[in-house]
Amino acid sequence: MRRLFRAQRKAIPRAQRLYDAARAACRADAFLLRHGARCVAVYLPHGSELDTWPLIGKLQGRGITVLVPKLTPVAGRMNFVHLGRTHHSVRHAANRYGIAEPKRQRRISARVIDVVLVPLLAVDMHGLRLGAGGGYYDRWFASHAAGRRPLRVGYAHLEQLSDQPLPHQAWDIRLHGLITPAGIRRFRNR
Ligand SMILES: Nc1nc2c(c(=O)[nH]1)N(C=O)[C@@H](CNc1ccc(C(=O)N[C@@H](CCC(=O)O)C(=O)O)cc1)CN2
Ligand SMILES: Nc1ncnc2c1ncn2[C@@H]1O[C@H](COP(=O)(O)OP(=O)(O)OP(=O)(O)O)[C@@H](O)[C@H]1O
Repeated sequence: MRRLFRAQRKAIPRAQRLYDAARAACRADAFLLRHGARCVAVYLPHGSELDTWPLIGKLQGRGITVLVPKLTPVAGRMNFVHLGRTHHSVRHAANRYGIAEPKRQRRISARVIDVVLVPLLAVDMHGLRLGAGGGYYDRWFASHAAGRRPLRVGYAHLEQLSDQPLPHQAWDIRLHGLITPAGIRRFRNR
């Protein structure tokens, strides 16, 4: 199942990826502005994920604090740390998956994070998500999420929205919404 969704995401042509990243950045920026978000966790793109750099530029330009995941030595665990004002001001190194992360940054308390933009392979209409498979986001939300804070919003190409319900596990944490280049979708509560 992961392989199928990964192949589907990988098949998106390069020109569309650039266009999608720019359009999704506008959607997300408008949403975050409306939401009054001051501190936002994003991811640094890996493989064929929707590129977050256009959005990061917009947010930093507005003075929003931008955080990114950093794996901890504990298996399956991550924290969020400051990305840095420009990507030159903070040293980065690739983690075990080849994803860039700031080298020496302190973890940020979950309480100050307004919105977490979540990477995903696929998501269904209930907000159930298929991720990279490490369980990092599920674990982080299980220990840090309380109600609607921080808000959990998927960030993905429209092609990643599955019209079939995805299989889900007891530990899966549902997303509150999804931002794609096509717009913003809010998932209903069960
Ligand atoms: N950009 C980005 N950053 C992220 C995530 C993500 O999904 N995207 N994560 C979200 O959790 C965390 C890292 N988790 C990851 C888990 C697995 C793989 C991955 O590529 N796995 C390989 C198989 C590795 C294995 O042998 O287990 C693969 O699926 O091909 C990547 C990231 C934190 N940072
Ligand atoms: N809250 C949790 N507590 C304990 N184990 C968990 C928890 N969440 C996930 N796991 C474990 O993590 C593994 C991967 O979970 P899953 O396949 O749902 O990851 P994912 O959501 O696709 O990945 P990611 O969040 O890294 O993108 C599972 O085998 C599961 O046992």
